[in-house]
Amino acid sequence: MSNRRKVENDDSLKQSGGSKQQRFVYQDDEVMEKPFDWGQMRRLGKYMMPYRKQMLPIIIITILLVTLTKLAIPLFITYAIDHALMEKNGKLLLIIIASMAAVYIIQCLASNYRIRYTSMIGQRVIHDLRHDLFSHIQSLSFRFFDKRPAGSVLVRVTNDINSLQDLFTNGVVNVLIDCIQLLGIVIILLMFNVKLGLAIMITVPLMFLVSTSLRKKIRRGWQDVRMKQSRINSHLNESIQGIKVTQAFTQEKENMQYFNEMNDVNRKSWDRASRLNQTFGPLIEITGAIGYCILFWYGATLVAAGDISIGVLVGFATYIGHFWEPINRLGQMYSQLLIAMASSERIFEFMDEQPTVQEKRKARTLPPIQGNIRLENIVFEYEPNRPALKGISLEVQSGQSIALVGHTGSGKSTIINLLCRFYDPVEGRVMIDGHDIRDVTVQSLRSQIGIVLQDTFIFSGTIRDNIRFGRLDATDEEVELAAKAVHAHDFIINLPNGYDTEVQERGSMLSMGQRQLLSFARALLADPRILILDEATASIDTETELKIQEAMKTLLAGRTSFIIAHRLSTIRHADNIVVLDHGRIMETGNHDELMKKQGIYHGLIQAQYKFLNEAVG
Ligand SMILES: Nc1ncnc2c1ncn2[C@@H]1O[C@H](COP(=O)(O)OP(=O)(O)OP(=O)(O)O)[C@@H](O)[C@H]1O
Repeated sequence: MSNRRKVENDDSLKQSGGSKQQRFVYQDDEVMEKPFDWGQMRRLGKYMMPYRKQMLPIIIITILLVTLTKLAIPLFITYAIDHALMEKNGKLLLIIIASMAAVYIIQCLASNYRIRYTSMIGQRVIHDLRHDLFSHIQSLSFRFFDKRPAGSVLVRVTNDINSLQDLFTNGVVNVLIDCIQLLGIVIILLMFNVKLGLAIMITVPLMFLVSTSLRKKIRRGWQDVRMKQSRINSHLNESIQGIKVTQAFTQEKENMQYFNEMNDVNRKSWDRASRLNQTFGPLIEITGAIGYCILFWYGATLVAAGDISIGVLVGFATYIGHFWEPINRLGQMYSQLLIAMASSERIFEFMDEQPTVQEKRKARTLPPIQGNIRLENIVFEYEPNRPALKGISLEVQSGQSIALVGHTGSGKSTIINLLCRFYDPVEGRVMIDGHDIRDVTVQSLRSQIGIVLQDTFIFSGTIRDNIRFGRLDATDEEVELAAKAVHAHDFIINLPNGYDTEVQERGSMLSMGQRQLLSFARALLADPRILILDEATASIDTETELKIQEAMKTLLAGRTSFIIAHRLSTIRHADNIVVLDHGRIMETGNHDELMKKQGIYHGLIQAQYKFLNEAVG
């Protein structure tokens, strides 16, 4: 923790800030904007295509109505002054006022529909994009998740998609409206009077300069704030997840100090951005005021010379009021667009990621299996030139129970990963009932394999939902039968709402043992031909373990099973014990055969008894 010192210096944070995960999230968030990219815009635009026939005509009509009515109002004013007021024509004035009211009503209705339909399209586009991203992420292989911490994946599905939301719900349409409005105003002003029109437009480059240069600084300022906030969030996330370790090692003070430093940096960054922001309004107003000064000074001269009427002068003044607004908004929109570019690039980067475990185009459905497994000379590496398995060959008959034993890091879980095709071997192949598992669909393979992991994942929902995860069409009776078979029923009915008790996120209200019992019930319900128990009994107390052993007999009966257990007592009855070391099979045989051999397995058993005796003694 002491290396987390200089928070003020961003680079030091990049180099030393906390865990790998934190560092990754920071880097991921740091690219806040990207140059405009047509290719990316086209890709985003494709998401609007499905709605073009349904909604685009309404949007185009309402856009035209809104802009035309906006442009028409000052024309009415000009006409009213020059003709109704100057000529003291009360009837004409009334007609003009009534027409203006009608135009306002049309504008109001059109605007209402425009907003409703654009936000509807926007929401649908975002919905589809989020759907595609999530479904793609779900299809990606373990290798993808090995490289990316959950936090960074989460940021893309939430923050990056959200930052596109404004672009789709308002941005694109506002740009259109602003461009048409600007063009319309320029044409009308020039038609009124070319000289006065051009004189006023002298201020446009000035306004544009102020708007873009200052906006750039402001944008950077707020980006900095977001970056600092993202770091705080990252740190908070890590701190809350690791709160037990922090408290156990009494590191709260250190942690607080680090948090305070980050918090201060964030406040200073906010102050800077906010100060810049406050200068924007007055500067724009000054530039606008220069435009008005030119208008009234030069306009008055033209009125005096009889070149324009008073009505035209007032009309000019009204149009100028509408002139700065779209220029200003276009500048704002541009910043939004650059941020959206960065977000869409990150989203498409994930979408372009191909699963490393690919299904063949003509992959067959694996028929209901017997459970005969053959591993043929398997070589596998997670990272290049660091083999985790170095030529594993193994034959397993249907219904046999196989125990995988060996020191930590010897390759036990890796064998399971390959069996379920979470990864593909670099060399060799995995055969189930004579089918190479790369030739069959992933779904038909995995649906016939059940897994119980030590760190059982409990989803939010009820206990019943969690067991039913094994087979979604199981009846309530089947869920309860499965729970009874693995001795989970007793603890479940003692929960406040029995099977309908809501488990909190990741089942934090349940003990480790209870979570494992649930996952046993889940696996039993799925009724797979091949069952994998990865250190499944490590965190169950001895009494529960005895019950579980009994239930396991039912669970394993007639199935091919792989058991990884560090507690060697639990695998004593396995048909075949496979002893691994550094990615190689060193010994195979049943308990008695391996004990007689007095090799590695014998050594492991001796070591475990010695450890237990010393612990008891
Ligand atoms: N996702 C991964 N990325 C890179 N290397 C990995 C990954 N998973 C495992 N390894 C490495 O592969 C080797 C075998 O790991 P494996 O998880 O199969 O061991 P294990 O026998 O199951 O260990 P344990 O009993 O501790 O669970 C180890 O050296 C490990 O560091």
